[in-house]
Amino acid sequence: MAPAPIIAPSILSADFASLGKACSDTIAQGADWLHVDIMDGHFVPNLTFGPPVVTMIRPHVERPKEAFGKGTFDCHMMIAEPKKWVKDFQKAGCDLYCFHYEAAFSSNAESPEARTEEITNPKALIKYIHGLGMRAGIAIKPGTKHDVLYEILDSENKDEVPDMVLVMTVEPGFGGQKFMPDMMPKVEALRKHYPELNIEVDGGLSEKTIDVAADAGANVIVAGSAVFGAEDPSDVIKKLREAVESRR
Ligand SMILES: O=C(CO)[C@@H](O)[C@H](O)COP(=O)(O)O
Repeated sequence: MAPAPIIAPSILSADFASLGKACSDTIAQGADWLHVDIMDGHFVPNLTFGPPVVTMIRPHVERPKEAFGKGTFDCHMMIAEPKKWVKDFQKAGCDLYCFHYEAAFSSNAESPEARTEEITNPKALIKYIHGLGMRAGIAIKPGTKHDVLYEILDSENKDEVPDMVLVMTVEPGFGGQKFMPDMMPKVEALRKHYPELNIEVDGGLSEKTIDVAADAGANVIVAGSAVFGAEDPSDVIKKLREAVESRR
């Protein structure tokens, strides 16, 4: 059986002037996780926030009682140096550190930590994240093929295997963009190979696009503007969940 639906509103579309309350309200409205968009102005052409803000919002949402449980902070690291920030986000209250495949190789600027830990590729980074007690996710941009992930997902060392794959359904950087249905073959192929894998989709998800994503096999649904812009966010969250549940 495919994994359970997980609805993760993207706080990029929340009211930043009262972010803590927006986070707790969304969880009370039925969200499972919060999708926390971290952007550095380099990997993507936009800036959001860093560990201090995550530290400030963490007390507004109870920590999950089990892995992937309600209240998980799913930090989507749209940053050029993901290995540099793992410890800071762990201290700030991140539960799931999801970095981009495209940013995880040693050609990126090195941090002193990366040199000592020899974090020069995605598998080493996953192992490092797991070693700090977090779950690890790996994201791919629309231009990256899904099959680059097979070698990582098939690793014999369980410490090097990601707990989630994120297939971007827009170019990362901004909320409110149009869903890219041509990303669905990636989701279908991953679901076929890995029936139990958490597969997240992010960008342009709403009541209008969820059926296509759920049919393809996505179970972790990020939705920003569709949830935070809704008159009744709990109804949207419910409908997104039902769409995924009905395909299990
Ligand atoms: O990572 C990103 C954008 O880069 C997303 O998480 C968006 O914030 C999703 O917003 P909507 O497309 O659902 O409005």
